[in-house]
Amino acid sequence: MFASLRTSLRLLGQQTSNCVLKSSTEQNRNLVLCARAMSSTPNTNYDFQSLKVHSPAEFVKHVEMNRPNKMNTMNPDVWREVEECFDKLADDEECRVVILSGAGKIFTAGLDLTDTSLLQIVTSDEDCSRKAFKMSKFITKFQQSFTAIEKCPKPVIAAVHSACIGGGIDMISACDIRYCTQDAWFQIKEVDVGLAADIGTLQRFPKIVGNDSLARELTYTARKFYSDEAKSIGFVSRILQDKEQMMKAALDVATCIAAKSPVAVQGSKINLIYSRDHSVSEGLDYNAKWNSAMLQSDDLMKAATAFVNKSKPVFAKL
Ligand SMILES: CC/C=C\C=C\CC(=O)SCCNC(=O)CCNC(=O)[C@H](O)C(C)(C)COP(=O)(O)OP(=O)(O)OC[C@H]1O[C@@H](n2cnc3c(N)ncnc32)[C@H](O)[C@@H]1OP(=O)(O)O
Repeated sequence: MFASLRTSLRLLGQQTSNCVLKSSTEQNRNLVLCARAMSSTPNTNYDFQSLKVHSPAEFVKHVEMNRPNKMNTMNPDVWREVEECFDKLADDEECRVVILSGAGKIFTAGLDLTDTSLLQIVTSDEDCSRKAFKMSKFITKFQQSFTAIEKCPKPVIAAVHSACIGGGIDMISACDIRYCTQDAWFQIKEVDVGLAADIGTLQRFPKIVGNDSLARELTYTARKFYSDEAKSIGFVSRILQDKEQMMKAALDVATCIAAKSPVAVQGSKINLIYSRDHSVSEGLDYNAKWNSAMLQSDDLMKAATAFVNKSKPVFAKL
């Protein structure tokens, strides 16, 4: 099998020197360079009030919710910064994978119940339809925050310790991979504060756990569920003994992903999300169109050559 792969690569190499492939890959590279030059330089200043962004390894970014004295609760400033941060990460060629965690005692207590911005709209003197318009805009803005996590083509690994409540479930449901500590617990708490969850839990959580009955039970009762149950229903994929071990495990998997072809990894995320939201035949069609361009990437040749040569491929920034 390896011999035939070597032969194929040699043939491809010959074609390359005959300028058949070379011209198309060069054209693609030029198009990418041209598009980059035309777009504004990505803003990679990660200076936020409620988030800390670290760079623990090459191509790995770590976003840490950083309101430990407020239990990493979420207010309009947090939502705005999360959206801005993930939009920047999406454009940052130094980032291929993201770890998301919370500083302090717990991952997050969800909505900041002391924040009055919602209340101000509800209690204003305007008529109900005007209030509803404002409220709809307000909620949509919050939704965009976690949708930015999903839209970021770089895989996002949520690392959850202790409590993950309400908006925390919305947030990590938009992530790609979820790890937690043995002491972690989760709660779709919204019904207990008199609202139907509206920032993505009802849309994403049931699809992750693939158990409609349980998703409804957890939503209607606001019952806490603990790490073992979260793993048994597929909400998290690994349980680590403590936060230190979890962060190490998250960094290990992040480093592994960061060494792969960014074209392949990011294309996989985009196609997985598309396929989640479409029929199998629509997903296959989208995948074929996607790869008809992306299979022309240099990364394919580099990965195959490295496999044959038993070497480690190094991929260009994306
Ligand atoms: C448009 C709508 C968009 C989004 C909607 C999202 C919906 C949700 O997120 S619903 C969930 C809301 N969150 C909660 O209901 C959590 C409530 N808190 C708790 O259950 C507990 O406090 C705890 C997080 C489990 C921690 O318990 P414990 O360790 O025993 O500490 P406490 O003494 O209870 O709390 C310490 C301190 O933190 C304050 N606090 C806790 N949670 C919140 C919160 N969500 N918002 C604001 N403040 C919170 C608590 O009041 C204490 O403050 P002190 O000043 O020290 O009294």
